[in-house]
Amino acid sequence: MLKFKHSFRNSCVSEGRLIGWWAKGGKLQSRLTRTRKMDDSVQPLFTFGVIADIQYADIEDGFNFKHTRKRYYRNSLKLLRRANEKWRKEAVQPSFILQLGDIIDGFNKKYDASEKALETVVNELDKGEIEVHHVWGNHEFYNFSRDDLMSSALNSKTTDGGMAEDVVPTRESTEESYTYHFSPAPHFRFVVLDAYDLSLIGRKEPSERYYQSLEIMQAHNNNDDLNHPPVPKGLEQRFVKFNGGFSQDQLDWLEGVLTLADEKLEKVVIVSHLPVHPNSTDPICLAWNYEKVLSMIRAHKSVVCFMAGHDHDGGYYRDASGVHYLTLEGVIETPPDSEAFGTVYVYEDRMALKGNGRVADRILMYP
Ligand SMILES: Nc1ncnc2c1ncn2[C@@H]1O[C@H](COP(=O)(O)OP(=O)(O)O)[C@@H](O)[C@H]1O
Repeated sequence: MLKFKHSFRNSCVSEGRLIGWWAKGGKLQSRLTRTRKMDDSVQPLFTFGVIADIQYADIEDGFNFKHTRKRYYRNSLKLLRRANEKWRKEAVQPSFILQLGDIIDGFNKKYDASEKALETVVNELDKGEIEVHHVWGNHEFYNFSRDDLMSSALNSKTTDGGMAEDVVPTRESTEESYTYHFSPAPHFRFVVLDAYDLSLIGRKEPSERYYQSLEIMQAHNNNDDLNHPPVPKGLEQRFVKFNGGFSQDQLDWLEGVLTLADEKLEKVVIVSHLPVHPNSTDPICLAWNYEKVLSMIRAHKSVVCFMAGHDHDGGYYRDASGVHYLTLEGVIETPPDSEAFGTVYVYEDRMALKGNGRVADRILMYP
């Protein structure tokens, strides 16, 4: 992705604290999250692993589109293996792993190797014998159709998410989206979103959502190559074919889930391949209608964190209400002598992300 750095990226400063941060020359940053010492003396309620943008392919190393970042296609499998080994050796076994999308690279399609590559990474993950929750990214759609994905190992959808007794709005649409929620422990809920529900890669003609996506793109991007951003800078860059958005049906469903979570006094972590906060990512990686999700998060006190992938440089932002927006560094652009994964230790009052390699340690206090 482009390397235009937003001034807030990787900052732990909330909107209200910005001036103070500048005044203190950034010292607040280390005080608040990054280097705050992990307290190992208290047992976490549960833990989970996070990893993003593995983009495995059995091909030689290459580069991103702009030739600014190297991509280690084969080595990404080794980094996944090392992450898995580390998770397996944890004193507290992670309850699950969040795989934030783009598990194999689009190049596999070109070499007719999509199935084989998927089998390779899934077998690697299976060795850990830890439940994996998969998010779908653009590279999933370069390799597979939505129907294929639904019947693949990348469909980790669970049926009722522990809310079976409640009335969560059902979606009438014939165009199914890949969304679900689950509760790994009392008072905690994870929501998996489908950021390519509206998109030109996740939807195909003649579906209604494909035409809706085309309309959105035509309103914002006049380039012949729709992967080419409409503007060189700023938020409008996000209107590219390799991004997507959330359908109204999906947003209505999310509203229902968050309303119930609020009532049950749960803490909710939302995950999606595409980031939704402009200060947590290069704006070219944002979901098309990110504002809709942001305003919904602001309206529901249950949400504590939003996790995404897609921007391989990663990013972090804590908004004025204390919600954490974390974009995880991508494995594919991580040199062989480094790492890019994390383990999150969940406590009553916070989540502690223990990062490895390019992923920083962070204490994520609940709002
Ligand atoms: N500025 C650009 N202009 C045209 N095509 C681009 C541009 N940036 C990316 N692409 C294309 O869009 C697709 C996704 O971009 P890429 O950077 O590879 O995304 P990812 O980080 O998800 O791998 C690729 O096919 C890439 O060649």
